[in-house]
This record gives sequence, C-alpha cells and structure tokens, in this order.
Amino acid sequence: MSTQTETIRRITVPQIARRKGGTPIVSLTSYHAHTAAIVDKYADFILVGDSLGMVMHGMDSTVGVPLDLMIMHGQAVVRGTKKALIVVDMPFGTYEESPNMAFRNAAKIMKETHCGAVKLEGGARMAETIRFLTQRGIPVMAHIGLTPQSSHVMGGFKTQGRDEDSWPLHEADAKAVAEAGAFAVVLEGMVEPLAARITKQIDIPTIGIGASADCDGQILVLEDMLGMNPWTPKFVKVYGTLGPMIEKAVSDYATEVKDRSFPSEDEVYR
Ligand SMILES: Nc1nc(=O)c2c([nH]1)NC[C@@H]1CN(c3ccc(C(=O)N[C@@H](CCC(=O)O)C(=O)O)cc3)CN21
Ligand SMILES: CC(C)C(=O)C(=O)O
Ligand SMILES: [Mg+2]
Repeated sequence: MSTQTETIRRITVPQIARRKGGTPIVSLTSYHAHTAAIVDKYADFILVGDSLGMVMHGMDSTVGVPLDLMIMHGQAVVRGTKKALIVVDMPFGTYEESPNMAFRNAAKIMKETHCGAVKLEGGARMAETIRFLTQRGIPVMAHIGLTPQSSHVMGGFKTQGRDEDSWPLHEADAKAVAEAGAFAVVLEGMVEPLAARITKQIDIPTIGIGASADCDGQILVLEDMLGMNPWTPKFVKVYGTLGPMIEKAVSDYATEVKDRSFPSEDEVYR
C-alpha cells in the first residue's frame, strides 16, 4: 500500500519545477510494476503514458485508450516504485470537453492510483483547464508539438515546426501552458531549433521527445529504448536488445520442450 507519507517522500512536483536550467531531468514511461521498479532507480519522474494502448495492447493509435486502463497501469507503476514522481496521462475524451470534466477525471486518476500529477495534450486551447486543475490541487504536466491524440486532425504522427511560419503558434502554446500553471511541458516531435527556442522562452522545464538536447529533460518510451518495438521513429535511440533476447529465450525453450531436456532433474519434484 502506498501511504500518504510515502507519496510525500517521493520526488515532488516543486522539485521537478525547480530543475529548470539545471541538471537535465531523466524520465521514461512505464506501464508495469517490475520494470518500473528498475526505472525508479534512475528516473526523476515516470510517465504512465497512453502510448500503453499501442505498446501493451496493439492499438494503432492512442485514441481508443480507456480511462480505466490508465488507472490499472497507474496503480501497477505506483505499487512498483518508491522514489520517482509518477505522472499519468489523461486519455483522449476524458478532459477536452470542459474544465469540470477534466477535474472529475483527473481527481479519479489521482484518488485511485495515488500518482502525483496528470499530463494532458494541448497548448493555448487547454490553458483554462490547466489553470482550473492546478488551482484545485491537481498538478498538470502539459504536452505540445506532436500531440498523438490529435493524429486524426494532423494526418498522422507528423513532426511539427518544419515551416518556420508555424513557430509563433507553438511558442504561444508553450507560454500559455506555463502561464496557466503547468509545472513542466513535454515538447514532442518538433524541429530542434524550435524546441531549443521554446526552452529559453518559458520558465518551466521542457521535457523533450524528438525535440532537442537543450530541453530541460528527456523522455522516451521504455520499450522503444529497450529494443522491443518493431517500428522505431528517428528520435528513438535503442539502448537495449530485449526483442532479440526474448526471441532467443522463447526459441530455446521451445527446442528443449520438444527434445524433453526441459524440465530436467533441477526442475522436477522428487
Ligand atoms: N512506442 C511508442 N513510442 C512513442 O514514442 C509513441 C508511441 N508509441 N505512441 C504514441 C506516440 C506516437 N509517436 C510517434 C509515432 C510515430 C512517429 C513517426 O513515425 N515519425 C516519423 C516522422 C514523420 C515526420 O517527420 O513528419 C519518423 O520517421 O520518425 C513519431 C511519433 C510517439 N509516441
Ligand atoms: C511519449 C510520451 C510523452 C507520452 O505521452 C506517452 O508515452 O504516451
Ligand atoms: Mg501520451
């Protein structure tokens, strides 16, 4: 059980906010208790991302992810960790309609998972909601640039800011979420110079994914950097080879079952 005191012992929202311009903030996603326990040793915050719909459940976008699924994975990650701040993504359709709706669903996520903050997608258009939530006790991480929940409007997962004429809009989004009280903002899938500019223009930490090394922190999807994802966008650096390792283990097992070398003396009861 995660008690209130344990929650306070974790890295806090103000501690993350104070990292602006300091040592880069380390973050990864996690959806699973045991892997989150490993990530917890190194990450400042862990995101239970709605990318779990695609990674864990084979969906082709994040649009179909239900709130209850986010809550179940959020609970798993909170149970498996003790140090990192846990941030849970609000899934599509649970916050856009009104600040009231957003508060109701964000409060449900926080009460049922004991996470420390929520994240939602959108810039200027979500500013009123971000202010409403933070003023009522719910810390909000914002997310601008490539916002996967809007992929149907954008026509896919498209890098943002390729046309310099669009930069003022992205800069206005960043300023609007900072001004509204977001404690940090994810900059996803935008050209490097735009992400670097935004990082200088606002006083909350920027967390980059497919953005810039000048961001105040970086995040990747854990399974992508572990080498478990068959498709990897350009911004992913693959640090591990879990896909091939799983394949080797499963194929060795299949061979040994068929030739009856598993189970051996060591794995049976006498
Ligand atoms: N496993 C996983 N990793 C992620 O980073 C991730 C998800 N899932 N699901 C939600 C979103 C979707 N994301 C994506 C998915 C694909 C591209 C992609 O294919 N990008 C192209 C660039 C296209 C362009 O430049 O317009 C690429 O080639 O990298 C980018 C972000 C990031 N998020
Ligand atoms: C990629 C990160 C920022 C995210 O929103 C997710 O994993 O859902
Ligand atoms: Mg997400």
